[in-house]
Amino acid sequence: MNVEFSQLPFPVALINQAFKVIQFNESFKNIFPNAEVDIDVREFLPKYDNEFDYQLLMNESYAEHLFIKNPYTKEQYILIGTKSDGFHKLKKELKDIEAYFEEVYEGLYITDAQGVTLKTNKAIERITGIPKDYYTGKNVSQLMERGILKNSVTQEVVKTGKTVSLVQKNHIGNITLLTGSPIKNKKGEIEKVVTVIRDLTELNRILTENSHFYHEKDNVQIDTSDNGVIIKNKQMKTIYQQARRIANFDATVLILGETGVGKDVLAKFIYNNSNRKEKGKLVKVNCGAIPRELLESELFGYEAGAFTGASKKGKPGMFELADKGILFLDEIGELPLNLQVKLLRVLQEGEIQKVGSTKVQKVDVRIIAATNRNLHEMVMRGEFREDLYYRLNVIPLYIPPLQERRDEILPLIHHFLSKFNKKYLLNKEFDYEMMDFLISYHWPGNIRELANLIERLVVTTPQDKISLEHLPIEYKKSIKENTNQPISLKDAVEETERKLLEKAAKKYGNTYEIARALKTSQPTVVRKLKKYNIKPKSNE
Ligand SMILES: Nc1ncnc2c1ncn2[C@@H]1O[C@H](COP(=O)(O)OP(=O)(O)OP(=O)(O)O)[C@@H](O)[C@H]1O
Repeated sequence: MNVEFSQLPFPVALINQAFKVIQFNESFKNIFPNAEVDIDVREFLPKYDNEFDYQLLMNESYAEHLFIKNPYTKEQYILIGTKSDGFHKLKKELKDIEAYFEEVYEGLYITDAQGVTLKTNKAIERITGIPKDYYTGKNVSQLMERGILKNSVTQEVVKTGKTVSLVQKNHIGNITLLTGSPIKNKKGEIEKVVTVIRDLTELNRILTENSHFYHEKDNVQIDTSDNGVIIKNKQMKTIYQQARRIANFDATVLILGETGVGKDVLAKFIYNNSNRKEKGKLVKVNCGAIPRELLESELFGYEAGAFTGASKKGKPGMFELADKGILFLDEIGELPLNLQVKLLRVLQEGEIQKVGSTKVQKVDVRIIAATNRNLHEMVMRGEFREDLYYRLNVIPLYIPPLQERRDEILPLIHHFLSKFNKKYLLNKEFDYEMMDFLISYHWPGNIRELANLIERLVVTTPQDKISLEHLPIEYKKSIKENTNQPISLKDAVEETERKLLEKAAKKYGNTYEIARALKTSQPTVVRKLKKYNIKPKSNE
């Protein structure tokens, strides 16, 4: 050993390219008493990696010595050891993170931007049945060639630069949900892709079994006993918490949201959680479904002999029926202007006047109104009274479309499948491609559409396993769109028709208005709505 080397107050060793120790000093020997010339340095430093010229090496027990490797001569490297206090802490943190990574229940899978697997955890073995080491160093395209993966989330993430989800059946038949996310550097380039793999069948079970605790933990007492309301999404929980808080104030609630998002369900929840439940009924009126001429007498009732054909005894209106309870005015945007004035009066004075009567009558009714239309814009266009709008909009609750709470899709699929299986005494299942479709579809008709499709599939599929081939034509089109396959003229026409009807059904409350807007006859509208399974409010 050179003089300079032996005198250095920290551990130093010289090695050659074959990892053999050439020289070392006292200090090195103190740390590694077994050190000998010609010994393979990897016996002491198992983390040794010859790929880089400059690197940190740790000794076997992750002890406090870090070794830095530098080129010394052309064929030799020098290893310089350093003691680090901070390293102890770092080492522990690293170990904690590693342990977490290893033990977490979901499968974790990290690749570089080229798709080469860098790291996986223990759960991968449970989910895929393949030892985790098998994956390391392999490219996802290799795994696809070998049939271990069907589609690659990683490749899709690299291609799109976005988080991507995918359901697939893996080679041992487990149905898994894969969610891949890009990890980008400061320049915005993808450096790694992290994929979380969940076993869907298992997840379904956990979600259903735990749904009760889920609510309790968050302090939302959601009465799911009678109608099986599924609330999993964070935003939805906040809405329901808010609804629960205001359930006993008599202020008017305005529930906003697209068709089929669960406005009725929320109105029922408010009623069920209010004291009014003990004293009065929840009465629902769909303002868009009742012909305009009849709406006034439906709402306010009529006196005996008020008009030709009226019952001799007269008839109580919905306000009277809801006395001491709650009147739920659905599709409030469809309320004609003359009735808007009357409603305003009830809200202000708490009084109603029956059709054909001169007397006013006190009622104690709380109003919950709902609409899928933009009332504010209607006010601007003069179609809705501004004073009534402000009177209704005391507590607005907005329910986001299913598209914006995709985490509820899976529990809802599970919920409806078991609900309709029970209802029809069947035992249907979805195969994984069907599951993939249901999870990734955009659901313009929201929860109602999801429920309707599942019911239809359960009832009409002869086999126990429901697969993509059983999908109604209008849905098949959406799959074709995704795979860029050509479609027939007939399919294209039907698709356009369906889209137009869907739009119109959202905008107009009844089939007469839809027919007028689409310049066709009302029977045609009824027939087509049936064909595409689009339900106008009046059919519910
Ligand atoms: N959170 C939920 N869990 C389970 N089922 C739900 C949930 N929300 C809605 N549904 C179901 O979805 C369907 C549509 O819901 P709902 O009638 O409340 O929607 P809506 O917004 O009132 O629709 P519209 O605007 O057409 O009146 C119903 O069958 C309802 O039971």
